[in-house]
Amino acid sequence: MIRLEGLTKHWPGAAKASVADISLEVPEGTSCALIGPSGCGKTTTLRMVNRLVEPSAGRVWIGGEDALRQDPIQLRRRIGYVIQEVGLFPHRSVAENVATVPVLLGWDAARIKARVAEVLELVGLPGFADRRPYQLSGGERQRVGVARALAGDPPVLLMDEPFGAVDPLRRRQLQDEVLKLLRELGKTVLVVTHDVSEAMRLGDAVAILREGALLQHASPAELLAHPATGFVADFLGTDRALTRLGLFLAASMRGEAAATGAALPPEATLRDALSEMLARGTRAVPLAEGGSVILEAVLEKAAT
Ligand SMILES: Nc1ncnc2c1ncn2[C@@H]1O[C@H](COP(=O)(O)OP(=O)(O)OP(=O)(O)O)[C@@H](O)[C@H]1O
Repeated sequence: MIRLEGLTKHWPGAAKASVADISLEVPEGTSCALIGPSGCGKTTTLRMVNRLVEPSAGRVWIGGEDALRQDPIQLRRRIGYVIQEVGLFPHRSVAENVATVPVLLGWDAARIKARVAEVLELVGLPGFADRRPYQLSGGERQRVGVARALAGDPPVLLMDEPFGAVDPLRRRQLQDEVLKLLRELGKTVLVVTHDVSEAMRLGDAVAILREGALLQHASPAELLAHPATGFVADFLGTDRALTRLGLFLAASMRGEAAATGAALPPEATLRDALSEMLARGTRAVPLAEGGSVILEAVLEKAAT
């Protein structure tokens, strides 16, 4: 669990606070995405959680402990941190990079070796231990960043634009894989992104910031259906109804109407179903596991 209470950062000399009185809770084993326009205070908020930035006021609780009363170095060893540029040590192997926190925690060599192999396997990079960062693609580097953050088995992960450097084609797959992994491991995650659809995919809850203030904190479906202010509605985009359809599996509206053509895969969303109907010029598409989805069902879900 991560809880922020009245968290505030007023940089010296600045006319106003960059983060102003933010309170929110990320329950154990869930994720929250922070979004908002450039400069609204997302990264500053995130970095106050692991105390790379010292708050001017307010409290941070991690699993019931007051983070501001702990030694910052010790604190950071128990919080995984993934950033866009990854920040891998260029002269060290993948294994040495991943082992950073376990080494700091004083684990013995055999335990470190086993743990490195385990987390590289988890992120889909078995056999990469001896490579150097320059021998990896952007997506692979990002996976190593996630492996490194997970190596010490921290209960909490902070991620700042974790997929920013990955090309759009590979991005969704990587998001889905990492999210699935973090859910399975029961991690509590606070993730910063400026991409609305990424926030909706990664966050069990989404918090929208503007000029340091928290405007709305709600589930993706609630936020897209009921934006609290005109600013939030604009920020989410005029296609927010479409974005919202992307949150529901096509199979959730399964019916028995006749439909022909290629079947949608099990992971297809209602947005994908609508897209296929438009592309095929049909009012129904078949589902891989039987049955079909019709246009009326998609519209019905959009109206809820
Ligand atoms: N070290 C610093 N010293 C002074 N001001 C800072 C410092 N770091 C950030 N700021 C200011 O705090 C405000 C919030 O910055 P922050 O990086 O948290 O925004 P952000 O929402 O993450 O932006 P972006 O999406 O562009 O990364 C900005 O006005 C920024 O100029």
